[in-house]
Amino acid sequence: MENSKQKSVPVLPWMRSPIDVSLFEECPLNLLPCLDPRLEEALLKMGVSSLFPVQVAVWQETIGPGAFERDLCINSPTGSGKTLAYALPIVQMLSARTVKCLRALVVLPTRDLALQVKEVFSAIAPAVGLSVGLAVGQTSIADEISQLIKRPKLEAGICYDPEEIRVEFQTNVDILVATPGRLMDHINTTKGFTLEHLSYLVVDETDRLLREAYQSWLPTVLQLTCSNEDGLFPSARTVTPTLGSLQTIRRNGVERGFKDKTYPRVVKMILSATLTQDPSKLAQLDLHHPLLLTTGPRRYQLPEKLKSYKLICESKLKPLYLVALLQELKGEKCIVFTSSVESTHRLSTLLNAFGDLQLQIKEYSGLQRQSVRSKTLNAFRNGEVQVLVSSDAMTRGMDVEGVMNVINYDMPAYIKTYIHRAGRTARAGKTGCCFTFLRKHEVKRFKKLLQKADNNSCPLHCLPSESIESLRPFYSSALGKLKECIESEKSKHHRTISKSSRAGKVSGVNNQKQ
Ligand SMILES: Nc1ncnc2c1ncn2[C@@H]1O[C@H](COP(=O)(O)OP(=O)(O)OP(=O)(O)O)[C@@H](O)[C@H]1O
Repeated sequence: MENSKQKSVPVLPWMRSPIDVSLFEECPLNLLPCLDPRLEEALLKMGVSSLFPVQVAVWQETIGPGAFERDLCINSPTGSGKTLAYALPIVQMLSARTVKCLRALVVLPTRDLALQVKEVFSAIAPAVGLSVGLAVGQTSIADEISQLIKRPKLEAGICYDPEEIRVEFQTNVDILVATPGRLMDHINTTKGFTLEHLSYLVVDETDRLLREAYQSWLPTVLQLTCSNEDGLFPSARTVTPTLGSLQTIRRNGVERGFKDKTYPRVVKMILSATLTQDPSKLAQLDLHHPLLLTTGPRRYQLPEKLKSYKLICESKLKPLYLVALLQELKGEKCIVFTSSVESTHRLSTLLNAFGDLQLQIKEYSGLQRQSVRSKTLNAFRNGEVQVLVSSDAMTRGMDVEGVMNVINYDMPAYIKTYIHRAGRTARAGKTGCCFTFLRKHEVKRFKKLLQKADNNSCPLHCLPSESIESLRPFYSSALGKLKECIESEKSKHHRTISKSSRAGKVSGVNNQKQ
């Protein structure tokens, strides 16, 4: 039944006639029409010599005649190169700009993802004189402001009459990559930060971003980029320019197809490997004449070279099987996904208590501080850590080179979760494996889940019983160590809580005395 539901036709008419990205071929850079030679050079430096199919399809819709006439909705598998698919045309289009101001905004759900996307823009934008900013709360807001906003230099020694000079704050970046929270901080409090001149809005990992309101960031952005004319007569406008004499006047369209739409409009690009088809969610984006680009006839698609396997074992034996599997994988980069931050912590503690596995195993979850997470991620990227035990914080978008295997220690409840987890491997046309641990009663449900992504092949992966048996003695001692460790963490936690509540009482008493 779920399968037939899957094949059902999307409610929105424009979603029923998409451009099929699978019909496009990779295109060498020298054959790509209109590509700025400076960008070609920058791409070659990045190791990109041809564009992937989704990038060619988007290029075709965005460069040349009819460029960006429609908003683009891109549903393309994990690792297929969606970031460059939007970054390249935006940078090429902005390369002709003469005045620096914020023209492209890219919103992502997490700081790590935003950093990753900023890297892609930073690799190509400077080649055509564009600068890229980041607003994610990685540094203090003051530092971020100094990077994003340029204050005019006043000459030393000259006495300026404060009544006379109008301090013009200017945006110092052409492209901004942001998380919604920090974006809202700048919108609400940063002097000179304006979306007035915005031409491109990218909402990456759209379905994830639409799930959470984050201080109404989306309505706010749309509001700030809609018509700013007071009425039918533009001369009646009283908008104060924030960029010297440069003004962007947005009017309400009156022509057919543009009625009540702002012109010049902000072009929107929304992307995901699991793009929502829910009309009410998509309506929030106020898309203009949207065009869907999708890969193949299926709504969900796994990477072409991904191999899926299942391992069946009882719950209590899972750690043993996992260790045996990790040993079999001989230090290849792996991400082990669990269903919660608590089990991520427990599992990584248990694995580290297993004696010398000749593997560096680290935890990566939303329970940790950002600085700890970033350090772990760097160590994983550069190969110092081979196994990352992760909660779903890692599932979306993260691109770590050389991840050969993904292990679902807990079966994902939804196909979207499977897609995003499995998609950390087999990226950019490379091979990769996804192993899923199942209990017997989960096998049928898992099969149905995979069918939603048109995957009917998930063979059983068997581990030699000798390797399981040889690990048993280490397992019981590791369980003992885990118990000790969890208890010591609990008592440490209690001590911290009672210390801070005592401190609270003392300061309360002091306050009363005062
Ligand atoms: N044209 C290209 N040639 C070579 N490598 C590329 C090209 N385009 C992208 N890549 C590489 O492919 C990998 C995946 O790209 P990207 O992260 O953009 O995928 P994605 O489709 O956004 O995946 P996800 O849905 O998981 O976010 C990256 O390592 C990127 O550097």
